[in-house]
Amino acid sequence: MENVIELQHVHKSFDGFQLKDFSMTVKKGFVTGFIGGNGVGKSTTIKLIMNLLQPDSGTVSLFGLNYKDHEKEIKQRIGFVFDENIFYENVTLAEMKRIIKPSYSNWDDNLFDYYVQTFELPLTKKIKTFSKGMMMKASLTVALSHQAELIIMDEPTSGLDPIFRRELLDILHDLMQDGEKTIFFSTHITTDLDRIADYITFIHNGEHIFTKEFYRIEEDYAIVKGGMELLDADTEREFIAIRKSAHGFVALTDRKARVRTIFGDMVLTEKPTLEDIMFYTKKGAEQHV
Ligand SMILES: Nc1ncnc2c1ncn2[C@@H]1O[C@H](COP(=O)(O)OP(=O)(O)OP(=O)(O)O)[C@@H](O)[C@H]1O
Repeated sequence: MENVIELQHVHKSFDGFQLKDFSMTVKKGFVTGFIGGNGVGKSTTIKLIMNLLQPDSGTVSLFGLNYKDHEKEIKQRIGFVFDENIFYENVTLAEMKRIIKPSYSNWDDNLFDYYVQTFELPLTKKIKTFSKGMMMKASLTVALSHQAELIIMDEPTSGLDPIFRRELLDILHDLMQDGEKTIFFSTHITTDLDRIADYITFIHNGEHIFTKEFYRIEEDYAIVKGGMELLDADTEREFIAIRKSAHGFVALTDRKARVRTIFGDMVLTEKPTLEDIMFYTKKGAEQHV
């Protein structure tokens, strides 16, 4: 399967934050959701993928090409979508099109008109008057009009109302039908991923925790509930993190088979949500420092 994005052993340091030996791939033709808590490095990773930041070491390649030799070609093939205004504020969308169009060899006016109509965007209103949702749609319209093969979005659904969020996810779902496009987007809202994500990439504290097919996550992890008498220094090692209370413990494991062998029917196991996995992974990292 072709990788559209490939990061290999990427390091990037800021004062107080490090992206550490970060390797990941994004597969062509799928939607990959990029999840992690606040300040764990999602935007930094996206900026590295967009060449808005350069790694201290390691490599970033898109479509199998590096930015050093192929920046122009790569940029033609990517659409970067986000809700902040990346356009000139004092122009209309029609004027914006005239400014942007010459930069893209694949620009298609028919597609632009189609999405302006579909998204009900005003062509003659100044962009500075656009709402967050309209800005997102305008940004997506530009990406689709230059026939971007890879659409990268940083928190596209944050700050959007539930109806528009759902509409946006439907639009993205429709875009994926020809199998040629790839979407990579970061989000805090894990329930959005249920609707469209094929793969999930999870980052925590600047480290790549996993990239997995969505359905595999439920298979690989389990929430385990049981009485406190079952825990000791040995059994606790089977868990990523444990929440203890007077009534018993709740824990996350990625060693389902071992937990079954050790505890048998003495514990209850449940399928975890993505939020469970994020919560317990953060807790586990804190418990093990
Ligand atoms: N240019 C920069 N200079 C210094 N520190 C930076 C810079 N950019 C990001 N950081 C720091 O790197 C860390 C990771 O930031 P990043 O924006 O990548 O996180 P994030 O996962 O996108 O967070 P959020 O979900 O809250 O937006 C933060 O501690 C941030 O303060």
